[in-house]
Amino acid sequence: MKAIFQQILDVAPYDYPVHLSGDTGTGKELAARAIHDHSGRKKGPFIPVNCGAIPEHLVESELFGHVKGAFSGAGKARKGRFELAHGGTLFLDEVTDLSPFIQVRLLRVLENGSFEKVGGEQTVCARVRLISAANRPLKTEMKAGRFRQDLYYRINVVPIHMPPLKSRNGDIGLLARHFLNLAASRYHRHPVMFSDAAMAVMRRYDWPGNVRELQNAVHFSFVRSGGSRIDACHLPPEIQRAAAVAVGSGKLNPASVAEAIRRCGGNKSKAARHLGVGRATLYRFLSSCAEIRPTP
Ligand SMILES: Nc1ncnc2c1ncn2[C@@H]1O[C@H](COP(=O)(O)OP(=O)(O)OP(=O)(O)O)[C@@H](O)[C@H]1O
Repeated sequence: MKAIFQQILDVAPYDYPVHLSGDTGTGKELAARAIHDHSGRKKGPFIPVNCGAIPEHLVESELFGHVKGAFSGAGKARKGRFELAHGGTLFLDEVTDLSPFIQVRLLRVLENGSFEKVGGEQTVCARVRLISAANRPLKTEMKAGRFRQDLYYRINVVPIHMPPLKSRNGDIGLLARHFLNLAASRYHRHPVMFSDAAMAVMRRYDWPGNVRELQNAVHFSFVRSGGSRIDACHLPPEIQRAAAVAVGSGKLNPASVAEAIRRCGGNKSKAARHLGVGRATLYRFLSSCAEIRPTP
């Protein structure tokens, strides 16, 4: 996370277009907002647009606005997102979902800084910093002919890749604790902790939904634990199941593990040695058998 944040700080003061790539939930929108907040435009608007969520026939007027009577239903003139972002930052999320027609219009705006509203003849100027993002790799889309090459080079001036959460294992604990602290302070609870077993399970899990999924899992566990210490059994069942499948060594059973931990005075590293397994294996086992509560 620190490496990404440094890239954000480096690029923020310049007006160059930034393209954020990365899977869903990796924090692309958060990064776009951080770039805006650290830029000279921070007092201006930050306008996010999810290009994939707007019905195709409305994208043009959504981005560029329309004049009164431009099409049926256009009862009054409306500003588009480009105009609304004047003096600030326009964040085009899922930019690869834009149709070829809109790609051409976008290219023209980026070249001239001006455009016409749908149905209008007057040229509108908008001084906007563009940040775009996409889950699908832009280059692949360009090579497949779905994304214009000239537009690719226009928007991909400074690329920043947001890696999947599972590839930055150290961030899992930091983020989980961060979300838990936020939840505890929001609901006026004492600071809450994760047990070692819960943490071990979270570190083993793949997080296909990335940071968003982790955030949801923390909220779920916070609710299930009643705001007290979060153990593996409080984590969402699919995460516990994934960890249990991963253990699968067959060497351990709850009774022998509880006994070993008791004999080792609660020291799990010693208990793991005692059982002849690695510490990580023991933690994985504990996470899948959260009911083990060895008596001292
Ligand atoms: N480093 C981080 N610190 C705190 N919260 C984070 C971090 N990264 C992501 N999040 C949180 O995770 C959630 C998902 O982030 P975001 O919406 O920015 O992802 P995204 O990559 O834009 O997702 P999508 O591609 O699905 O739109 C948000 O609630 C965001 O606040």
